[in-house]
Amino acid sequence: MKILILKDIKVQLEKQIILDVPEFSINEGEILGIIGPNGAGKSTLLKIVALLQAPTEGRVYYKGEEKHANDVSLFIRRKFAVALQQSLLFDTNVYNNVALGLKLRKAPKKEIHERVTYWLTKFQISHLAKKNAKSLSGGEAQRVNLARALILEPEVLFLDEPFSALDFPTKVQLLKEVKEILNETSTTTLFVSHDLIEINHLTNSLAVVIHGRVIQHGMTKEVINEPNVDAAPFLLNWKELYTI
Ligand SMILES: Nc1ncnc2c1ncn2[C@@H]1O[C@H](COP(=O)(O)OP(=O)(O)OP(=O)(O)O)[C@@H](O)[C@H]1O
Repeated sequence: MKILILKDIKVQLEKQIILDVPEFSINEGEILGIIGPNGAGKSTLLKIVALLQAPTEGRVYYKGEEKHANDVSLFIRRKFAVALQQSLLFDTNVYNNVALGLKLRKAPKKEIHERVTYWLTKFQISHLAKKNAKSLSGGEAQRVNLARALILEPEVLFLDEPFSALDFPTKVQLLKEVKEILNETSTTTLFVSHDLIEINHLTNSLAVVIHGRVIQHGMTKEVINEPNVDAAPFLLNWKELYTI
């Protein structure tokens, strides 16, 4: 089943069309990657699908019903979780940052404690529980950011370059763990990255965005191995590096 559908989306900023997507969808349980060069429109596409930004034109459907970013019920908001590259962690300790979403949902204290403990352990940040989130390294902050999103057990998870500040061994380990978690929980995921290694590891399907358009969308392996003429220059550059 298609959980999210975009129709005739256009995003215009100061007379420039930065996103032009006639048709786009995500299936339930799918882990969909979005790749493309800087400024291509990847984050904008994520924000439109996550109902965080209203398009200039077009419609977004969640489970068959049209939804508007400016008027989304708390019920729907709570089905989504977002982890962005520059995580806006709150000026309190790591434990409270991870617990916040559950507190807002008025979960029982005992449950909050159990779940926070579980996710801090999962992301190997238990030792940072009492540390102020503002004093974390980039990699530590990204772990907190991911824990904070996953603890909500969202129906749809939106990730915008959440691994970018991690050193390579940490990235590989975290990618493996996140993949395992997403597969275990069958969480529908939209994952923006310009790193083909991350995309190849985590996703089942892949959309290539260049100049605000989705120029190829298919199974990840197929898109990587058989890029169309528009996607090829971008993907082949990557593959060249890959094989060094
Ligand atoms: N608030 C804004 N004001 C002006 N221009 C914007 C704004 N947000 C995005 N843009 C422009 O829209 C285009 C798409 O931006 P977007 O952040 O979606 O690209 P991206 O593919 O995610 O880029 P990156 O890989 O660099 O993060 C860019 O040209 C960007 O400069």
